Amino acid sequence: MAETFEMSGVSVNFGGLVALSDVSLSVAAGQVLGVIGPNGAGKTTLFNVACGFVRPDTGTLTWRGEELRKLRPHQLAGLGIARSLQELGLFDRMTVLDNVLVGADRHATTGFWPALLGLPRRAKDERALRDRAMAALEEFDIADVAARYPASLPYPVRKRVALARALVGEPDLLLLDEPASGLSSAEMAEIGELVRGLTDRMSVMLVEHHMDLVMSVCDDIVVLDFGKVIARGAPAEIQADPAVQAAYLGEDVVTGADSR
Ligand SMILES: Nc1ncnc2c1ncn2[C@@H]1O[C@H](COP(=O)(O)OP(=O)(O)OP(=O)(O)O)[C@@H](O)[C@H]1O
Repeated sequence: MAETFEMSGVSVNFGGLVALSDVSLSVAAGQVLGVIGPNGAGKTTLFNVACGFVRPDTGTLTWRGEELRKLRPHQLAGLGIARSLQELGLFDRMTVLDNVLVGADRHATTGFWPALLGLPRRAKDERALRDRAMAALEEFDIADVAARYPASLPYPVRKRVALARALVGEPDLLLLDEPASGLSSAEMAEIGELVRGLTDRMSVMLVEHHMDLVMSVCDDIVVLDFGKVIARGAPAEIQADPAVQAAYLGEDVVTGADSR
């Protein structure tokens, strides 16, 4: 597993506003890279660039040594990249299991659209996919809600469903946008453990507000401020970095205890 995801010299302008300026970072195999920064620093824009939602004005994205030109969100799964968004994007009229099955389709011979339209797949495919989807639900301790509909479940459980859906396609890179938002400290710690447990199988890029989570889960952290990288390093280095402390001056640093 030697894959690396890299952004190099990425800049994004919205009209006259510079949202990202010459940002470079890389996620090594089996690593959790955190991206933090005060409000408006450019975290969401960076995540959107990594997902292909926003096309950078300059700079390149590279995955497994190949440049991703004109990346589009629907290409991610085929590349072995999964994403989990802050808005969970679960289908309310599908059961939890079916929601997760949608994510499993990277490995199906039939494909995403036929599955979504309810067209038949080969029985063997269907069984293997269901097994994998159930295994993902079990890994996240939510197998008991497989037959329920997302809208009937508490938010933290729906978050787990969204994560299970992202993971069931067995990605090599997982892009996570604010996985801790809306969670209590205890739930956040659990998500942190789940994310840590993924590193034997994949790399993770975590864009997150909550310092506690980032500090406890990430191997390496990139700090953005006004669209620029102002620091990068291990959690202890970042915590001790005067430039980071200055960037957060006057900000309410979000910790687990503050959430909810
Ligand atoms: N679609 C857009 N059009 C215009 N400006 C935008 C757009 N998206 C983001 N911005 C601006 O770009 C800058 C970076 O925003 P971004 O949402 O990426 O920061 P962030 O670090 O995610 O902030 P927060 O922590 O508050 O969510 C901000 O000044 C924001 O107002």
